[in-house]
Amino acid sequence: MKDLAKIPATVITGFLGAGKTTLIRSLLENAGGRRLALVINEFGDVGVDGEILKGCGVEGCSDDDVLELANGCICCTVADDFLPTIQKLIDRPDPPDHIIIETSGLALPKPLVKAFGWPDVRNRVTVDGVVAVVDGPAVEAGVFTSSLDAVQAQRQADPALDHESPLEELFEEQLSCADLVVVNKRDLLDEDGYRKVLETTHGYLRKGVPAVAATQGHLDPRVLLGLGAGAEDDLDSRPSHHDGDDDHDHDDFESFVVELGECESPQALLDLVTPLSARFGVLRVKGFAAIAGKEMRLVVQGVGPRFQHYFDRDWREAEPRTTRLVIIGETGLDESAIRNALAREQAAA
Ligand SMILES: Nc1nc2c(ncn2[C@@H]2O[C@H](COP(=O)(O)OP(=O)(O)OP(=O)(O)O)[C@@H](O)[C@H]2O)c(=O)[nH]1
Repeated sequence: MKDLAKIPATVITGFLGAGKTTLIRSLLENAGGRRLALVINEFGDVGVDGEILKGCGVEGCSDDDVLELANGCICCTVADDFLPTIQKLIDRPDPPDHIIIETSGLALPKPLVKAFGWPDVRNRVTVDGVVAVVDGPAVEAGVFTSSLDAVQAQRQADPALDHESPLEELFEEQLSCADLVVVNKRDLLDEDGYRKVLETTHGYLRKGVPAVAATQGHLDPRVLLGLGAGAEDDLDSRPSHHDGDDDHDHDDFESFVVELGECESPQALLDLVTPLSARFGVLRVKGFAAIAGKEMRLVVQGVGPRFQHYFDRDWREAEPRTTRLVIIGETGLDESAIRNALAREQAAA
């Protein structure tokens, strides 16, 4: 039951690059006067998501309403970072109407939901819902599941079987905690692909959890907010492979930052970074680039082999005009080979 005395909080989960920040941005644009506070946590040392949301320019959303939690996974720093941040928000003289929490793509949502049961917070905030954003084309391509059919069969046979990959485990953790699933990037799926994604996704959901499709995370806020789940009181129905562990780590993934100085053109930069997923298994690339002769900063976003870029704002005086990209992949990513390849090819261009 929804408790009207408490501030609702929505946890947005979903794997790296699924479209969480994009969805939140769309939500801000359609907030309809609701005062939203955002708590953002991302993996990797370049704070891209917070910058994008701070620069949203949406009326009623000031930079003070966007709180970034330092690098480190939100689900592992609950007591040190997350709870004090929530506490500060609710102690404000003008507390927000709704708190939106974007977890890093590698975070487990359940420990976070559990944190809302802590004494100082539980009387004042409730988890209105856990929204899992799914990268439709990545699911269709089998990124999280070795074979869609095989996984269904395997899960029916024994749901407790170990996962074939850390990606699948995260996918399962995030979906099985969800109150709503958003199958994002619908524009990149045909009917058949969308149906496949729904089938795969449903295999991981709790009973009755709905899935909706979105492009650029665009949904009516009434679909996303006001779910009234009270998830902190309903933990038992949300299975996790880490139930019982107080500790879990992110040894399965790693990230590093590359600096490339100024690049000749957006295309020259894309030529450098687009092959990284096929050559080195890079999962996610994001950051800001300086382009020769351009006053504006280029935002660069890569999910697997798919890249997008746009100029967002002028470089500020104090900012070094340089290109800084965070590179994320599974553990074992060959950092020095990637650095060498980038340096060699940039020099040759
Ligand atoms: N074609 C297409 N691209 C999308 C859509 N939604 C998001 N993207 C793109 O996907 C990339 C990743 O989007 P983000 O919103 O940054 O994803 P995220 O889940 O916040 O990423 P992390 O914080 O790194 O986990 C960006 O280049 C987006 O522009 C969509 O519906 N369709």
